[in-house]
Amino acid sequence: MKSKRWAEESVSASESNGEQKIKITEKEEKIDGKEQVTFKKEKVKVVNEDSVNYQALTDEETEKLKATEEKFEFQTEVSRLMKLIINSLYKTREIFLRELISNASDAIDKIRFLALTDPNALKATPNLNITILADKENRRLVITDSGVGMTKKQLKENLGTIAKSGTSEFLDAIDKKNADMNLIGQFGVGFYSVFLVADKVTVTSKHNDEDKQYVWVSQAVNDFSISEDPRGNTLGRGTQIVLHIKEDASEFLEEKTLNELIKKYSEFINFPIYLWSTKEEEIEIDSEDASKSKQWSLMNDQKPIWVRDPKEVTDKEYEEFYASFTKDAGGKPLTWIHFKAEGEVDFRSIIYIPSKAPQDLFKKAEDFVRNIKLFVKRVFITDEFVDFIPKYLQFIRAIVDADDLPLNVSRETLQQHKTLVLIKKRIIKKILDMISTLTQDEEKYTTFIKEYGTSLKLGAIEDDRNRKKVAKLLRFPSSYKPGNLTSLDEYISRMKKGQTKIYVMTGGSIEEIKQSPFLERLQARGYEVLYLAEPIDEMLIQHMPGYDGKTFQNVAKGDLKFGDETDESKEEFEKTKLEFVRLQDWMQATLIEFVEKVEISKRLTSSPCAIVAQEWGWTGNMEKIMSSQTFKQEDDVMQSFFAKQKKILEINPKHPLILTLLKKANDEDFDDTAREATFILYETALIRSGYTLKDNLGFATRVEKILRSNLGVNLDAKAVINEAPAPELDEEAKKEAAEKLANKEDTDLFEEQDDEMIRDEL
Ligand SMILES: Nc1ncnc2c1ncn2[C@@H]1O[C@H](COP(=O)(O)OP(=O)(O)OP(=O)(O)O)[C@@H](O)[C@H]1O
Repeated sequence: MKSKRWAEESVSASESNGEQKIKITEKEEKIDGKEQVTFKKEKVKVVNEDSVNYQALTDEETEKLKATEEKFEFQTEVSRLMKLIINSLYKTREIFLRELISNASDAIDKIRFLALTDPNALKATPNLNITILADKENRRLVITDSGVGMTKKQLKENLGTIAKSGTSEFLDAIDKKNADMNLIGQFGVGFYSVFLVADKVTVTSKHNDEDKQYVWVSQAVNDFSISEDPRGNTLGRGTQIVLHIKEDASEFLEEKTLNELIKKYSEFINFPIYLWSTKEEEIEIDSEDASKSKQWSLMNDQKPIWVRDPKEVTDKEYEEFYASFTKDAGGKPLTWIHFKAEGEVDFRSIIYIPSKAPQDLFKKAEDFVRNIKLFVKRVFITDEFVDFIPKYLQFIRAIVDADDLPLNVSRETLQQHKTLVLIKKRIIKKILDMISTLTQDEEKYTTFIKEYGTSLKLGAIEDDRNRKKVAKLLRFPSSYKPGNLTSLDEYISRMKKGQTKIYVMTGGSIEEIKQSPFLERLQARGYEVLYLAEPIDEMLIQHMPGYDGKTFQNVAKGDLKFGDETDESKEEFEKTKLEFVRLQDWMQATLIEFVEKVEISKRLTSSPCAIVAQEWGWTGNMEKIMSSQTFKQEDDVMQSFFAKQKKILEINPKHPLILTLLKKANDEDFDDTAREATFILYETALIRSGYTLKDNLGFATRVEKILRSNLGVNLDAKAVINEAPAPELDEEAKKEAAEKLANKEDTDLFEEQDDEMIRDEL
């Protein structure tokens, strides 16, 4: 036999939530033939029912509403959005509830923040909560909050226009992607999702700054109206949203559906949410007299997740909290850290790294990113920080709940506060530690680098204080194991005897780098080279000259030394140099306009020559980056200075082409063919070394000349031109065209005269 007993226990209520009770249901039942006792714990609290009017407007009230009614048109984007929403076949329409609960919670956050400095702010309605009631009879779903409310002006602006940047992009995106409404909350247009389930929406709101309560009504798409509330001030303070549920959305009036949805969406809301639901009575379950009376049932446990002991929070809870707080419904965090900082400064925090970097990571329109939510003793303060976290770490999402921040200062001055500065330092340290821990998980770290590798490089450039730490976290593709990434520590551990430099090669892509002539000798000798194929890499090696005492050597630049040169090899090199003096002089004289000097190469094995930038000059890759749109500045003096710097032409003393030229030079036989060959060698070296050709036409002419001589075609032979002339117009058409032209001249004349007249008038 099943029995049911009650035990009731009072609990101390959190500040303004009012009194709560915990209801424990003890159930004895037979499971698999064994007697077992199970407990069900539920919190119940009857909200201040009198303060809120949940009734539908009477006909008389509706009439009165019309008397003060003002009509407004929606902003074009809003109408466009509504059309999309109304016609959407979106399956998960339930998200409207998530958006409304989130808006209500934001509104309560706002009034609670105001109440920190204004003791009267909460007076009109002290209980801070959200209530949800389904009125099946009238097909109404009523959502009420005792938040900050909206003035008449705010009703008009907040629920009639979309101020946020990116709205048009969002509209385009959902238009194309078959309406992924899940994104709606991220774009700051969540409210309008009510039209997924409702054909008419009424928003009643009362703000402390105004005596009157206003009613906003819309049947969607083009316009809305605002009237004074004929019922007077029924809310005290806050907002009541009434959804007139569409015929095909009746499930949102069902208690069971609502119960499930609210539980799902209110788990991480820090205010009590109540659902008007059927009351369980203290009677036998199977009893005939099951009462149908209703009560407000509390749907959520409002203890914030960050206040809980990390040991008791499951991964699933962390992931769900992430989704709710980032409004990234499908998104998952790559990793997170939950900690309590004590000592100099006390705070709790959860920091997440999203598994995907936001698309607009480095180009936010606003000058702040809402990636950190600051609470002080559970009270939400702000998420509008300017430069709180350095730019390179802005991809994180975090909650920070501090114990001791002054609350009577403005949000702007708060940011400079000593405690917040200390918090900031701790957070940066934690993030870097967190990334460092992530390096141990190869798969996750590869994802991390793919998403945030560029951010880390930016960090190594900008964060002087943490450069060493950040540099440790960097990963690069390298010649050691193609397809794999390597850290600088790993590179150093593989360095050859006598090697003092970290060899790197920059370029537009890994493929381009791999084929570069600069790598030939290094690779032939087994030296490892890091492939730097990102535009930011050039800046990185300029700002971070080395790591762990080893400097970077861009193999496309300056003098290349291996560190294993013996006296003999040096002597031999000097000897080679002497042998090539004549050719060097010849080539230099030929290319005087283009190259600084011609030198014997230490880096080439199979290519005849390469163009090398001077130590402080620009590589071909850098030139491309600087002339690309992102960096282009028309009158940048430095830029044109570097761009005009002459380069060094290195020649390979072992290459047959060079040896042939050498012979010609030594024989004083440096004729036209040798001169042409020198030009072409220089130009092909430019291309192979990643620079752009300046004289395309000259290059093409020279190549054609070689083709002619290879194929035995006379240099002066011309293509036979045998084209039939285009047919002339016949006489009549000619006349017509001439007339048309004359008329056109006339009208042009008139237009000129008109212009003159307008000028005179002005
Ligand atoms: N319950 C409410 N109480 C007070 N103001 C509200 C309420 N609901 C909406 N608003 C106001 O209307 C604005 C527009 O709401 P909407 O949901 O469309 O966007 P949002 O809340 O700014 O962004 P998001 O959807 O990302 O939360 C809000 O910013 C807020 O100012």
